[in-house]
Amino acid sequence: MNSFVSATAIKGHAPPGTSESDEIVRLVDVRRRFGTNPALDGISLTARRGEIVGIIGRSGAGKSTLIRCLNGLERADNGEIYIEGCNIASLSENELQPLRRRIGMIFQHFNLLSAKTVEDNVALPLKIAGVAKAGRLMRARELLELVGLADKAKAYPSVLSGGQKQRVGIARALAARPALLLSDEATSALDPETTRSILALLKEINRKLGLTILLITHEMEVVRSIADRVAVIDKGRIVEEGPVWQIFANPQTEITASLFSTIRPQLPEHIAERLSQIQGVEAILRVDLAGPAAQGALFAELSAALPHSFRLVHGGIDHIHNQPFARFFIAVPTRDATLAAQVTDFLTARSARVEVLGYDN
Ligand SMILES: Nc1ncnc2c1ncn2[C@@H]1O[C@H](COP(=O)(O)OP(=O)(O)OP(=O)(O)O)[C@@H](O)[C@H]1O
Repeated sequence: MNSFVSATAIKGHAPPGTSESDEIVRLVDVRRRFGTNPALDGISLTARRGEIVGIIGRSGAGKSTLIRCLNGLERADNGEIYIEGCNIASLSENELQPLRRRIGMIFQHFNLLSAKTVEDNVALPLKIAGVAKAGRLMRARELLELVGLADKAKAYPSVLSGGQKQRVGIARALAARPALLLSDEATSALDPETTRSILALLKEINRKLGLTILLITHEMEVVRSIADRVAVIDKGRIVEEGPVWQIFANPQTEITASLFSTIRPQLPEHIAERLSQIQGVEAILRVDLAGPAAQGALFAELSAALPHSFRLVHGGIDHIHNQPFARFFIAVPTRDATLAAQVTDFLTARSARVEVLGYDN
């Protein structure tokens, strides 16, 4: 029995009706106020074993406050925070210490100790936990192998690239075999290619170790690449939550649609600038499709049903969790006043979402 489970047994705080083995994180109505500002305004959320959950929101939405409440650095004013079935909100600072080892953290700026070698950085959580030197160095080597940095064990952080530093950060976060990995904007300081390699590593670790990961980010690309589920946070509340592809296919709030817009094709600027709301030669339509319709022969069928009714302007097909999504911009001639309505009817009857953005001359 590890120290965390024994603390759970002492406290007996497992929430009713939940399976400790399955639910790694459970937040119930978590609130935190700074003066009159409700930074967290009733957050309820769960993450199951082996899940990657993205928590996304704009600056000031409450993400950092949530992370600090999760790792016990900040006290919630109200609510329950269960980690592996134990309500950490009710624990004293002393009781929290062993539980913090159940949570590994990675940070935007890596937070490595520059005076220590890579292997000593990785082994540090084990040193703090009182693990003997031989054991902690063996574990550090094992983890450096896992993150692809076995040859850098004796190097100092200053000679590493940003991506390599984050790999060391990941190895260190895993040292004490946590049940949960909290990623706080871990790729925000990295270039796109390095970001992809770090996300791939997190996914690999998630698969290999069955590790639960909470990804706090303002970047939709991060959520899109590796999260199973996403919770969109705004003004301290979760405004939408569900499987990433479902939220992507049908965003219910303006904030979600706006966050997702960063990973969807947009009308090229030089065309967008020309658009007018006054009738022109062509109407420009945005067509969104999800699921099988996104891969079907929709435009071929449209062409057959209504010849010369449109031309493709921009767009493409993308996939999230094997679910196809398509967004196209099409231009429909306005010489026949009813054509745009016919094209719209044809597409909406086949589950597309269509919006007339304006007119182009
Ligand atoms: N220690 C504090 N004292 C007073 N107000 C705070 C404190 N920490 C956070 N806040 C406020 O709480 C709200 C949520 O802040 P938080 O840092 O959690 O947001 P965030 O989503 O992490 O933003 P960012 O992405 O910019 O880091 C903001 O209005 C912020 O000003």
